[in-house]
Amino acid sequence: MSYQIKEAFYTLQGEGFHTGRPAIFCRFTQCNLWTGRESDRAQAVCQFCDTDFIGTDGQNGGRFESAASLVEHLLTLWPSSSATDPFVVLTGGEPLLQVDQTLVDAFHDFKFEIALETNGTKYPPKGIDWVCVSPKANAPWLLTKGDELKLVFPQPQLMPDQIAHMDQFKYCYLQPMDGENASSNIQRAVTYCLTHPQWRLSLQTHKILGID
Ligand SMILES: C[S@@+](CC[C@H](N)C(=O)[O-])C[C@H]1O[C@@H](n2cnc3c(N)ncnc32)[C@H](O)[C@@H]1O
Ligand SMILES: Nc1nc2[nH]cc(C(=O)O)c2c(=O)[nH]1
Ligand code: SF4
Ligand SMILES: [Mg+2]
Repeated sequence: MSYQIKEAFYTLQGEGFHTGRPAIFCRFTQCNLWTGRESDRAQAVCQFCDTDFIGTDGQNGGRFESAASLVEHLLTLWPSSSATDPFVVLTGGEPLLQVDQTLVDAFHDFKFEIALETNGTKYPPKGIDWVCVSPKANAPWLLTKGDELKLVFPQPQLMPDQIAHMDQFKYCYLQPMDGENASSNIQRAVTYCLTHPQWRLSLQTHKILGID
């Protein structure tokens, strides 16, 4: 199995439970809910995506012929002086189109702690250390348990009061949808969390900071 990576970079996790934690981001190409082409956005199942995941041409991107070669490549992005084991966030695109058991095991062989960002339409291999599910309206939601539920808000066809599986996650976040109504979406999310305290606010802090 080879792996196609759009880009990889070392930054702070900007969202959700691990906000502020240094991490290597590994962005896989391709998604099952959008082609990634702007001309297809209006027809996509997921229409609000903020990410370019086409091709392997981004920083530290490429095609890796083995799990070990990808893991060794990512390890070069972790500070060599670090006393802590490396932390990687697998994202995309939809990482579960490519992440397999061989890759998870290779990360663990190199002492990585693995976090996953997924749309919840596919089941992950065993052993991922932190699973964040961000379900999408009109897409089949199969992965209904995990460490973190991160609902982009508002999605009129998938509002927080319609979510049935909240008790299967350790933490539940509302993440305001970025785009043309970003500031009103933030205000609405704040109000929703204050009136429904089982939900917490996740801001995309890397955008505020102007970092990757
Ligand atoms: C680009 S996605 C990649 C991982 C996976 N495909 C997913 O959707 O969870 C990473 C995270 O960004 C969120 N996201 C994408 N577009 C967004 C937007 N316009 N505003 C807020 N969050 C967004 C997704 O819901 C997901 O939590
Ligand atoms: N800093 C930073 N944090 C993130 N958390 C989730 C991201 C993603 O695109 O999956 C992301 C990202 O692209 N950058
Ligand atoms: S599922 Fe994730 S990667 Fe795919 S289009 Fe939606 S936000 Fe983007
Ligand atoms: Mg992002």
